[in-house]
Amino acid sequence: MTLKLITNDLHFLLIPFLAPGHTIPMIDMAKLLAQQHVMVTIVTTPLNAIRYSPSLKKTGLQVSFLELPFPGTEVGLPEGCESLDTLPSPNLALKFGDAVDMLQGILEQSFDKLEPQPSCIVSDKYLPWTVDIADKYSIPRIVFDGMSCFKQVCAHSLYETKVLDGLGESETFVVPGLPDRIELTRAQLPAEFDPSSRRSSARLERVREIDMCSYDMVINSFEELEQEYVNEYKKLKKGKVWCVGPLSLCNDNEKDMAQSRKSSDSISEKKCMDWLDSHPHGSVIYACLGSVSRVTAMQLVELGLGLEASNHPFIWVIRDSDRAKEVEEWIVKNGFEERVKGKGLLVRGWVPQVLILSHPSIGGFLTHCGWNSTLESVCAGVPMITWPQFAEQFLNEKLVVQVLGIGVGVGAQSVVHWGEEEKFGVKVKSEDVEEAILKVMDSGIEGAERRKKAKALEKIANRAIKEGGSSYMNLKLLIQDIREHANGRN
Ligand SMILES: O=c1ccn([C@@H]2O[C@H](COP(=O)(O)OP(=O)(O)O[C@H]3O[C@H](CO)[C@@H](O)[C@H](O)[C@H]3O)[C@@H](O)[C@H]2O)c(=O)[nH]1
Repeated sequence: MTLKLITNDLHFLLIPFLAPGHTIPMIDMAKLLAQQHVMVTIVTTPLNAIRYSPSLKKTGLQVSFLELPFPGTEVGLPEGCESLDTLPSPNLALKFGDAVDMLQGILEQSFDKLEPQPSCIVSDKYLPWTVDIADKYSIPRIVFDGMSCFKQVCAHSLYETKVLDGLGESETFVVPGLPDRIELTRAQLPAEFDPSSRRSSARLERVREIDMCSYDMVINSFEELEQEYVNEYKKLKKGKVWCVGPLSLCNDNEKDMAQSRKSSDSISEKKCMDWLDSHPHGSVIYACLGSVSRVTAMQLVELGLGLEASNHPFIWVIRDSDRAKEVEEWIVKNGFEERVKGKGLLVRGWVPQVLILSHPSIGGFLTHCGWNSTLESVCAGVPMITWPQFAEQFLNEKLVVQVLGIGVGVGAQSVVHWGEEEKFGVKVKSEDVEEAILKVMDSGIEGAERRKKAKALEKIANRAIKEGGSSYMNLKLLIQDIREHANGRN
């Protein structure tokens, strides 16, 4: 079959930010678009193409990578750092951002060679320079925002009402104009949500301005999860908001689930699965704080001790970072791994998270509330123990614990800022972790109610992405919209 026949000449150029939490959902979106007979090219770098290509290889879908050389060493990054999670230190994040911005010129040089010319760009919102490319080629730029509509509406309110002006760091305030009473402190919000913050940068300002006037907005969420916030956000954006998630559900068999999140340092799936098979249904806590950890070694120790004290079996994923060495020393010195043998499985590196969450032995997910992890837990019907760290994660915690009623917080109080983590010391104690786990795993009425809600949402999420579901229809409408645009009808 020729490309022309199967694609009707629609060609989507997807440009993810170079971090797993941003690239993984875009790869999943590429698969869904290709299933709708759209040709898709994903712009990335050579090492990222190697990392994510196993997830696409066996699908037989029309998705390819446009590999751009990454100018990391030109800005002083070590060789081989092409993804945010591979930086040896978070202090290199700004340099990493500079290198990512330099991709603009490199992409412009390759753009004319793309065949057929892209019908639109789907760009991660943290790549504001893709606007210039879209303008140059007169094609729509769709923003891919990997976060929820709840977050969008909260952020809009914080900006428009200026409620944070003059507030102290730990003073509690209510986010104005929301359907729910959401209480936060300024300390729980990163600069992105705080227009009067000293940390707010010109770059973030530009991202925000561009978002509000972008052509369309694609959201990795489903309408039924946060209907009131979806409606509100559509009003703010004048209707061009497409909830097409949960994108992770495009991987509908075990192999796909594992492949879609594979990395070169993946530990054996079999090891995790065998271990889970040996535990009763709903008994295990899975603890993983995302792909770009900023947790201090001291806090990781409290996490480990809390897991142990809960007396529930657990899988604890320890990310490879500059903290990992200190944590390893503590583990060895205290004989922790030996002590929890049989009860706790410690894994270093990258695990097949979606596959683990879908295992029936998992009873709770201790998460940092990254939006992908949050949605993946919803899709698996697993209640959460929430320990937000940075970005919009405190907002996600509010949605999970308060609005959806499917989680219990460990009581984290403030955002951890890049490069300042060590100042904070221990804020969440092992007793806090233990208490939250016990509440989630509780066999009483409250625990049962949380589990029931989580299971109900799992069903709705799975329906949304299937043929005829809300997200399935939204993806079709988005494609239709771009088709009409390409035909000069809007
Ligand atoms: O061992 C691991 C660790 C992570 N993952 C996957 O990696 C992704 C992690 O994404 P997320 O949970 O969103 O966390 P972050 O990587 O921290 O995500 C960043 O990007 C998200 C989307 O914009 C934001 O919601 C977060 O706040 C921000 O930190 C998920 O798909 C996980 O399944 C694995 O498969 N194996």
